[in-house]
Amino acid sequence: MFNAENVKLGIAPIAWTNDDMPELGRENTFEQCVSEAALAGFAGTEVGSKFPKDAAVLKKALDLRGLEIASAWFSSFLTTKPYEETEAEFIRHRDFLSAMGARVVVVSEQGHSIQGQNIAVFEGKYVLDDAAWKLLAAGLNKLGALAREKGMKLVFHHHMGTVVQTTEEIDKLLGLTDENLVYLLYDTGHLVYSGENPELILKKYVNRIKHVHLKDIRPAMRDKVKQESLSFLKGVRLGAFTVPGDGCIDFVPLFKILADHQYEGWLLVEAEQDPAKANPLEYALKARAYLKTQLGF
Ligand SMILES: O=C1C[C@@H](O)[C@H](O)[C@@H](O)C1=O
Ligand SMILES: [Co+2]
Repeated sequence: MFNAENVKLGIAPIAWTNDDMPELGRENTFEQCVSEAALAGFAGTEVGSKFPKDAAVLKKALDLRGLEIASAWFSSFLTTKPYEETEAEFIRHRDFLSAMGARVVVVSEQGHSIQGQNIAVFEGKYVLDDAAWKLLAAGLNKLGALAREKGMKLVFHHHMGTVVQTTEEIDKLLGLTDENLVYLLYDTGHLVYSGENPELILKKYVNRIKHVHLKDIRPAMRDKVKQESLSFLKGVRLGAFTVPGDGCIDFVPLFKILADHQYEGWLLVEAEQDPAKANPLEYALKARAYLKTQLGF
């Protein structure tokens, strides 16, 4: 199985407060989030909107709890805004993550994204034309080179409701970008939600996958979103996502493929759902117990 020396287990702050929908978990503090992540037995997390913006202050709070920063989400607008705007923001974001010791930068193209809008997430998704694909790929290669300057890797997040959601779009993106500059974040929940085959994508791109979000799906809720043409955020409120082991995804073959290819890096639990319905500590403990049974650590 995995070499526990090179694989770290983390949990994202989105279970405590949802940055896409801040009313979900508004009452939960940064201190509660990181204390409970540590209490549940995780080694790290990703930066959330409630985290201190000062690297030294954040590092002190994390050191108290034995936590590291794995990465943080960055929204690029390479298909809708001038490259220079995204680049300036990316450099600031990269430098903060570098100061926090992160090795990967999570990037999602938010140009034309409907993930945060009250639009049917399946029917309303935007599809890029060839010119926009070239713009996206060229921009990501440049950002990937900026990440490499700091010894970091850009990991692209395929995501429901964005221009890179489906297998075809993941194939196109990875085919158009430099494999030594643009890597893949593998998010199990988004693939299954979209109706993709997670095992097929993992087998195809395992050597380009440098960061993993472990997210499970409640199929009845996912199907309700599709049948009733609901938005992504409505799906979150309904509980389409849950922690690994609590939904329909079979993680056993996925962990085997990652381990067989000597995956090194973070396996980060990330399951946005309503904290009022799914207590963050309870679900963090549930996820950690599941990973312990599956991974042995
Ligand atoms: O990695 C992620 C970050 C969240 O903001 C996003 O909405 C979620 O679905 C996700 O996978
Ligand atoms: Co994710």
